[in-house]
Amino acid sequence: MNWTDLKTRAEQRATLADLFGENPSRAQEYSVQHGDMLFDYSKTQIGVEDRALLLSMAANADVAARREAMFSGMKINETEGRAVLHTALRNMSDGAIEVDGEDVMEGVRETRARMADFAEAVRSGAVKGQGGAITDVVNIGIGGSDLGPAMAVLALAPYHDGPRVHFVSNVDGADIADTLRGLDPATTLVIVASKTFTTIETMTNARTAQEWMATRVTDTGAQFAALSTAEEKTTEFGIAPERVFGFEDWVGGRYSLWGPIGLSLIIAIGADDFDAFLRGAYDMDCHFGDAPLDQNLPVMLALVGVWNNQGCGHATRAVLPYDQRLTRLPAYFQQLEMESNGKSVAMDGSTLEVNSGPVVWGEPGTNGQHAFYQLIHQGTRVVPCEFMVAREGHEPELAHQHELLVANCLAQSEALMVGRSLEEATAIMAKRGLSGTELDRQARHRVFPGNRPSTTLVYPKLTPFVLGQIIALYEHRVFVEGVMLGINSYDQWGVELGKELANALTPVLRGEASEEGKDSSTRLLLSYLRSN
Ligand SMILES: O=P(O)(O)OC[C@H]1O[C@](O)(CO)[C@@H](O)[C@@H]1O
Repeated sequence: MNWTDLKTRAEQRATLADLFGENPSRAQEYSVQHGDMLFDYSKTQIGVEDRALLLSMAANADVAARREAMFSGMKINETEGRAVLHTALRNMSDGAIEVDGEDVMEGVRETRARMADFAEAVRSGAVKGQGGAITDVVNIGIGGSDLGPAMAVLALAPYHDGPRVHFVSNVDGADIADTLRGLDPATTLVIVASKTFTTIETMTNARTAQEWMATRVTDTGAQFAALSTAEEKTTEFGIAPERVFGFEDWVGGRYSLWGPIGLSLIIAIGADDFDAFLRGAYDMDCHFGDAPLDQNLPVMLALVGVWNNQGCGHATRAVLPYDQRLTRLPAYFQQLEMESNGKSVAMDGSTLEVNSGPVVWGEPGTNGQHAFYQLIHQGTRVVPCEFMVAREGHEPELAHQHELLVANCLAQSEALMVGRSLEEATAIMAKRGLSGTELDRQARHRVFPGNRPSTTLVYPKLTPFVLGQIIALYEHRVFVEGVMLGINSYDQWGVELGKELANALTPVLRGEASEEGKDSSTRLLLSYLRSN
């Protein structure tokens, strides 16, 4: 991979002002449209030759062949010996997808239908709790078994016409205590969502929920459902097989929202809207599979990421949806991107030559503007920003607020690019009557360096279909970046050591094991935490 050339080009990158000055059609030439979605990356410092280099790097990394390998069920997750087939969960074609010579689509369609039937039965009141129709659903899960449905239920609030849906993830008892307080065990359905059905946080919370329910419900198993690949463990837990929705190991946790892990979402919005959500993702899959690389939204989003991170050396990127209902999207993308591409070792075991994926963070606009945008505009570090905004909101009576929202979004990317020079700042302060050294001092504080990169994704409206497109767009972006880095985006060994150490520390905290062998800092912290 031509990382040296990329870095050299990035070091010599032109300013945004020059790039726009040289090319009056830059905005058109550096944006990609797919359906009603527009991705504008013209406000990045990518020039003609930079883009050509990035595209050739993607071609040399065999993105097209790897993409085909993923879609067709080859075991591209080599460190775990698994296929990567979250795309099968939303595949709407009639074709077969084979893993180990067997078509997986039959099982996918069957589970999809069972989920829809169960969700509709809960929504209609046909599936009841001991106290009558289900009023509340509590999804207990963590990481990929929580972030996806939690993000999507919030994002699709205007489509929510089922029972209330709550999410418990943290092993901190505060989470489940605050969630269950005020709920009626006799009309609550608890969904235990865990791919492995061993995750300590989820299993601990599930047992707490079981005890809570047993205070009022005789047959607690009838008000529990499970989403897992480990169906035998769900039986041990006491959940009836008809309430267990299984999936296969070729669905990674952070890619699992499209199947059983989406049960709370389908209960919230109904089978038809969930279907539209899957169709949106499928639409993006088809675009990703078919469009030429330079017109391919996920590919170009990935190339912008590679340019900013591995090329220019910007260590973070901010995801800034101007859409309040996407409040949980940055957290969802944190897992998607950082758990997938936060690796130091390539697929073949060699050490990466370049930085792996960036630190991803963010918050919806305009809230972020009144919090951390100061650093984005005037800090010493450059933070590439990924803005997102809908052309239309769901509240026609509040269209004037949507206009304000859009104006703010566009203003931020404009300000980041254009900035404000010392001359301009000086003129502004002089008009306010300042002069001499005080004028100079005050003007300097009001300078905006500008030339800071951002992209903007414009979508028509946050419908289930569009949300599906957006999530799939980012999933494929992660895939392309991972392929270019030569890493396995589908394992997550980096989470294991902490889990092992926590398991060993729990008995120490309970006084059942010795702290011998622990470092002195951990021992000091243990002694403080144990003293009352
Ligand atoms: O669904 P499970 O098996 O409970 O795992 C939850 C999460 O834990 C992780 O394995 C990380 O610890 C994630 O990859 C996963 O989404």
